[in-house]
Formats: sequence, C-alpha cells, structure tokens
Amino acid sequence: MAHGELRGVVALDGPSGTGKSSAARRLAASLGARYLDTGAMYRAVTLAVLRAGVDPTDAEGVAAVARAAGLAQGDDPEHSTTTLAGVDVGADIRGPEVTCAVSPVSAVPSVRELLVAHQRAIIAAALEQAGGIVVEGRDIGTVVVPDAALKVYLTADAEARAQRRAKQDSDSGRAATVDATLADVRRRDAYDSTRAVSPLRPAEDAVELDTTSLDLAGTLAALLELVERRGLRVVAVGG
Ligand SMILES: Nc1ncnc2c1ncn2[C@@H]1O[C@H](COP(=O)(O)OP(=O)(O)OP(=O)(O)O)[C@@H](O)[C@H]1O
Ligand SMILES: Nc1ccn([C@@H]2O[C@H](COP(=O)(O)O)[C@@H](O)[C@H]2O)c(=O)n1
Repeated sequence: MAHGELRGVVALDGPSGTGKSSAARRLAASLGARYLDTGAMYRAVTLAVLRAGVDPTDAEGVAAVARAAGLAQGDDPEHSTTTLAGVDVGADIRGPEVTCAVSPVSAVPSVRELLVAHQRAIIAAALEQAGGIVVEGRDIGTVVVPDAALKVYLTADAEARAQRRAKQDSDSGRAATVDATLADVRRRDAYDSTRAVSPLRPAEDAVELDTTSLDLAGTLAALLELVERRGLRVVAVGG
C-alpha cells in the first residue's frame, strides 16, 4: 500500500528490544523517507574500541578510537549499512561482545558529541534530498533533534522484549536463553537510563506507544496513524 511521503523528522526512542529498528525501517520505507539507526553508530565505535584493545571504560582511549574510526552510516531503509574505514561491519556490531560493551562506550561524553554532530549532518542531508527521515535511538527526541515533527517513545514489558530478542538471536544462529537475554536487556536499560550525559528518557512532548501486545504490523499501523494525524504525510498530486 502506498502511504504518501514523509515530511520532516520522526524521532523514535525507547529501551532495548521495543521494536525501534524494525518499526523505524518499515515506517521509513513505506513513506519514501530515509532511515538512521544511531545505535549502529555507537555499536561500530564499540567494535573499533574492542578491536584496538582499549578498555571500554577508559574515556580518553575510547574517544581517541572514536575520532580515528572512519565511521560511515548509510540511511537507506532497504539496505542500512555501517562501515569502519570503508569496511562493512554490519554483522560484527551485533555480536555479544559489542552488546556487552556498548553502554559504557556510549556514556563517554566526547563520543556522544562526535556522533551527535555526525547524526545531525546525516539528518540535514536527508531532509534536503528526500524531505523526511525516521531516526531511532535513545536521545533523538531529547538531544539530537529536539524540534522533531513527531517524537515517539516505544515501550514494552521487559519479558516481552527479552522473548523477542532471544527469538531474534536464535533465528540468526546465536544461542541465548530468555533469562540471560532478560538480564542483558535490564542491565543495558539501567546503564543507558542512569548515565550522566543524554540518559535514555522520553522527551516531554513524546507520544508513548506500548508495543507489548502489538505485533510489528500493529506497531507500524499505530505509527502511520500518528504521522497522519500530525499532517506529516504528503500525497503527490495524482497519488
Ligand atoms: N511489536 C512487535 N511484536 C513482536 N516482535 C517485535 C515487535 N517489534 C519488534 N519485534 C521483534 O523484536 C526484535 C527486536 O526488535 P528491534 O531490533 O526492532 O528492537 P529495538 O528497539 O531496535 O532494539 P535495540 O534497541 O536493542 O536495537 C526483532 O526480532 C523484531 O522483529
Ligand atoms: N541514540 C543512541 C542510540 C544507542 N545508544 C547506545 O547504543 C546501544 C546500542 O543501541 P541499539 O539500539 O543498537 O541496541 C544502546 O544500548 C545505548 O547504549 C545511545 O546511547 N544513544
């Protein structure tokens, strides 16, 4: 079904496993918009840190690696790419070592400064070229794009999120029990929401959407309705 085109920025924030990436990608694709996965950018810097043998809690070492990493993040919703010095790292950034170390790396203020500037540049170019972009992460509505046309904060019960993530891991050949995944989800959310800089929290003007009892199609439908209600969908003449 054609949904018309998005105008402006849709910011999707929320804890781990609430469906941000899946929903954001589909929303962008169905609205002819660009898509930015900011979590992939923090993951790529974390991969570079681990490869360099730097301690993820060593703020100065981490910042130096981030500056030299040569990170590039694509914004095509059908083919989201993440590269370091021109080499694709899309699969490597999803491994357990990166997932375990990404929160401390993301808490380093100079890493956030560097990546937020990078994200704003990608967003500005996308708005100029395509007119609309869906951006997902933890601080999009609060810090990266505080004037986003629509801010949505996705939530879901921790157990539902752990079940989704465990299924995703087992589908992609990574064994993980729901209990271990639940512990990981809780650990990461606690770290992300209590860090000093840009903690995970809903923007004051964000719409909260609980996806616990929704499937992906239901989440997408709810998002499309919010876009529609805000008047952010432009239908081409004759479309
Ligand atoms: N509403 C939903 N109902 C059922 N499963 C869902 C729903 N939304 C997402 N999923 C599934 O849950 C898993 C995690 O979703 P996704 O990666 O989009 O979450 P996320 O919020 O981006 O997580 P993270 O921040 O950790 O990257 C995926 O396998 C996805 O297909
Ligand atoms: N805007 C963001 C996005 C992500 N993070 C950190 O990256 C981690 C991985 O994110 P995923 O969405 O890929 O799971 C996340 O746990 C945060 O630590 C961030 O700080 N800000």
